[in-house]
Amino acid sequence: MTQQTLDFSAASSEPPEIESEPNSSQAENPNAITSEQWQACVDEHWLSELDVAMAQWLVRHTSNAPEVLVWLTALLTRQSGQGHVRLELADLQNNPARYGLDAPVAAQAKHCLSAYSSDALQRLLSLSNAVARAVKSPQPLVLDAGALYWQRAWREECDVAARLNERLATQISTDQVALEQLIDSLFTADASSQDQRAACRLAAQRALSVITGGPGTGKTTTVVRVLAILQSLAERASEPPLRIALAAPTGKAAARLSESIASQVAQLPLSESVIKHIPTEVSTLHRLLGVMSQDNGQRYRHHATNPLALDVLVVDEASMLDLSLMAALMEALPAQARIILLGDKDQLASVEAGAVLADLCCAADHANVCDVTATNSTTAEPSPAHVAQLKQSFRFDAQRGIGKLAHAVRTGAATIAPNNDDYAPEVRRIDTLNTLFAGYDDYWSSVQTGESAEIILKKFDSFRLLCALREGSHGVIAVNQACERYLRKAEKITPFDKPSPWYVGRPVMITRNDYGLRLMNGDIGICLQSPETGELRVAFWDGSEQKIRWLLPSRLPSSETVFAMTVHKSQGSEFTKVAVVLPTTFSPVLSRELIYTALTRARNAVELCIPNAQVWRLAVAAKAQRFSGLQQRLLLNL
Ligand SMILES: Nc1ncnc2c1ncn2[C@@H]1O[C@H](COP(=O)(O)OP(=O)(O)OP(=O)(O)O)[C@@H](O)[C@H]1O
Repeated sequence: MTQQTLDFSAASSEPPEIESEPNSSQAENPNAITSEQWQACVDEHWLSELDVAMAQWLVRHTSNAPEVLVWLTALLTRQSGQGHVRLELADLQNNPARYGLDAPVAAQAKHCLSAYSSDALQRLLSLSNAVARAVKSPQPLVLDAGALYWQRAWREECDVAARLNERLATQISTDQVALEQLIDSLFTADASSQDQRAACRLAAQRALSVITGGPGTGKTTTVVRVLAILQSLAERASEPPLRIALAAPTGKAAARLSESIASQVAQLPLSESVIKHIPTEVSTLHRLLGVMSQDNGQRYRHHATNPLALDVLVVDEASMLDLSLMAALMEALPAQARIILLGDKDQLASVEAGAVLADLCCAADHANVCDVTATNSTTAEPSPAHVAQLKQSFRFDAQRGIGKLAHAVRTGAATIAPNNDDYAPEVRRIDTLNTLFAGYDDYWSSVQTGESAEIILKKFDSFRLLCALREGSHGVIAVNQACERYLRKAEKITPFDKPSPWYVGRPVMITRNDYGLRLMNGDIGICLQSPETGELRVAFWDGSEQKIRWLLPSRLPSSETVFAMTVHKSQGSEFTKVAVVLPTTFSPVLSRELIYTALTRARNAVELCIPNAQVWRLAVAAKAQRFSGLQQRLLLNL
């Protein structure tokens, strides 16, 4: 077999073209799926071109691949594209609709699959020379615990689980008296900080800990104190200062943490010598790992044989950690280094496959090991071994407005579309898109009065339109176009150069990493007249240099207008006000996690555009599910 050269992750590569020529396997196999059938699956939006191409690739590289394996390969690729790590065969057979198998174009696949019992399917797969049985091998697919994986995803899952399990089993011996003294000196004595104190105890004594909580529950407050305690304990023991790194999955999240950590460190009642060893610079995980190239098999400078020189790693916004990135991170982290994950387990998972934070939290919930108690606590419940949950938000009042609605959505209780009385005045319902666009009025007045790029970028962050979907009348593409039409009509947009899409005030989001230009997917810039030449340039805030960078529009890697962005892309960002736009019909992309994430991007106000109340109801009722075996692999050790 020659498939070792291919990237089996299936999620990241450009789709190869669908083949139209029959190949030898198809010629031998009377059940072969024709290129017309494949094309119909793509045309009817059941499968993507990548799903089909991977199935065809398997046929080409496997002698006598049975038809059912070919369909399973397409479905596994489809699952990877939707963020799942594996295809669970029993679920596929019990819930065919979840996999789109009820669509007329999927009839042949459904018929083919229904010919097998779950056991028969597993027996057949284990006989195929393309499928390994839970072992590392060059075969492209792996069958493990009744689920089919791409080999690479399976290896990553096993490696991550093994490395996490090693740390879960590691308690770090700590001077308890000194620990309690330090906690007392860094936290107030009142009840509001009890669960933060418990989280501190946990993180100080564990090689792996998770501090989870909604917005404003004090995750940063707590972790700053954890780092202060760890450095103080090292100083008291006359040990060298710990080498600590702070990182986040996106540049935006890294910039936010940098800002809040710097202000918190400055307030700590600690000696200069301890304070100077608490870092305030936060890097992106990709920068920390040192991305070496842009090809799909992303290679990092740091790995098992060139590990990061660290004693402690803090990762913020850990809900955005996908399995592949976590695998790279755990491989590059020295075995004795601690890892502290901060995040909100109720938020959407990463765009790529896997949900590491949710799996870690669910494993802890199931294990229900209670070895951390918050003494004199009125708010904290016993936390499972490696997870500390912060419940009280210091930003939102849980009884009203955004806090009340976010809680209702998170628990699935917001079953009716909110009306003005329930959550007003922070949350308002708006019926027409045009009313929402007024949210950019303040931004446009700064653009029109020619304020500095720095102020304009800040004003742009005070409001954002968040759409659930990209496509459709209420998706990102259409809403951006509608917003531009509205602004043209109001004569706010004045084209600089008629045939060009660039105009003064056009906000753009970078959609592909460009390491040469130091621009990352998700970075936002604004097209303005350069103060020096008067020509159009795109202004980006450079966090490391603390100044504006001006780039020629033609030099940018691919980018798109960003008055509206998807909720997925907004993860890790925060705005003074957001407008959440739902589609007119339900889509499986919608879930309570998506709505919760959208609502909690807002600091002060939310506007909801819900053209169809049924869509809101279905979305809040739907709980996002990611198929992965990580939770079970962790549970084995808890
Ligand atoms: N125990 C406390 N008592 C009073 N105020 C607190 C307490 N803990 C945190 N705060 C305040 O609440 C605000 C939010 O805290 P912090 O930034 O640590 O939360 P977070 O969970 O990291 O928020 P984010 O949603 O930005 O991730 C800050 O202003 C902080 O000073």
